[in-house]
Amino acid sequence: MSSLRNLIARLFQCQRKAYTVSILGLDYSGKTTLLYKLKLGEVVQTIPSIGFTVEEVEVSSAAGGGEGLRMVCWDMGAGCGGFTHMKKLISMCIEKTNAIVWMVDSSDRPRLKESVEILKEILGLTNFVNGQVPIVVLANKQDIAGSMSLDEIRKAFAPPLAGYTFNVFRCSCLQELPKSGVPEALYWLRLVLQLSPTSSNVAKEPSVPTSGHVDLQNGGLAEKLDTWVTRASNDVPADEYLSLFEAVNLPSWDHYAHVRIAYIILTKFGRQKGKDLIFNGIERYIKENGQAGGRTFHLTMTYLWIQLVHFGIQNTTASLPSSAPPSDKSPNPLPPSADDFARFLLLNSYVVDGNIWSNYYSKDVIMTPAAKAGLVLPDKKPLPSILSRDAV
Ligand SMILES: Nc1nc2c(ncn2[C@@H]2O[C@H](COP(=O)(O)OP(=O)(O)OP(=O)(O)O)[C@@H](O)[C@H]2O)c(=O)[nH]1
Ligand SMILES: [Mg+2]
Repeated sequence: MSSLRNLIARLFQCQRKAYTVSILGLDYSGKTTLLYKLKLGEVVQTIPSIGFTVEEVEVSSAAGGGEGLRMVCWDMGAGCGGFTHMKKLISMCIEKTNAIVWMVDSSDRPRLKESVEILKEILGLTNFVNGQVPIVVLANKQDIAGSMSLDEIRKAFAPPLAGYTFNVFRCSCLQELPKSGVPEALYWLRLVLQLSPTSSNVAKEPSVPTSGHVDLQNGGLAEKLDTWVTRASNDVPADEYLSLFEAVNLPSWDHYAHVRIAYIILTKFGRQKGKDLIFNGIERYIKENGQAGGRTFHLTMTYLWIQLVHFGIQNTTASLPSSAPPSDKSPNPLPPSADDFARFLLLNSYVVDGNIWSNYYSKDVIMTPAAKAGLVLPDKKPLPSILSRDAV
């Protein structure tokens, strides 16, 4: 096995300077389709892969002069024998990877548990220190009716990925690349890789668009996330921000401020006490502050954001079920601190979307005096929650 390990190390060393991204997942989840979508920009007819396919892909940022992402992608198929014989080999191959893309067939609910288990086992066989390797879970085949929601997939993966920087993205490899969800996922990955301590190992050469070119800036949310992460990294510390909020004196009163305040209060005081502090604090802020620009307090909207931010915090800290024996590889991580806001954003990038309420409520329900004055339940779908861990 050691000569194989050397061979793998040599192969990785021989690659041009680039991030190495391993595309993994159960058979039929769409790994090879993704790889060739990135490489050629089109859907290719695939057959079940046996062994590995390696392709170099350029993902560049067209707008805003941002830096691109050059990736050497390893598509690792488990072949006809399934993962039983491949797990050890795959875990060795990914020892030097910079990131993992884990493909999930969102239309295959019966195999979700298997997908979670296999990822957990593969990670357990690696030497990764928790959090060292970012993981993108691509909820693929979202075009198929009745596919699992992102919330369902996020909940399933949160426990085994506790301590890892991971995020779940919607994806449909059959769509045109800009609409496939892949650019948003890779945009997030690029941000995380650039922030990670290992990123200095990768030479940053100017990217050259190729046939596999992807516009990372596609979709305003990716740009927004970039702006928010930069703002959060340069912002005043949590305690100072909270004092400014209490003094009704924040530099600006916008969606970012609402989310950051909710995050700071929920991480500092927990949900039970925190939700009252947020309700009362925001209501007072709006009454006393000129920046509110005629806006009035909206109870249902505030509740929705408390729920979404709390869900994000829970996902970030999700630990092993109490029945599971503690493992050296996945020690229960500490909950995020009030000052971990930039990391929280990277893990829960959906919070930058100020219109996310429309996934849960129709306009006719949320834009009513009743929803403003009191709590009205969503009419489209329930709000996400990790019930077993919810305090309320
Ligand atoms: N509807 C739908 N089908 C998809 C999507 N992505 C891939 N497929 C189809 O799913 C099937 C399996 O895709 P592959 O890319 O071969 O899957 P794989 O993960 O490489 O499978 P193995 O090589 O067996 O491990 C193919 O028929 C693809 O066309 C998608 O987003 N939507
Ligand atoms: Mg394949």
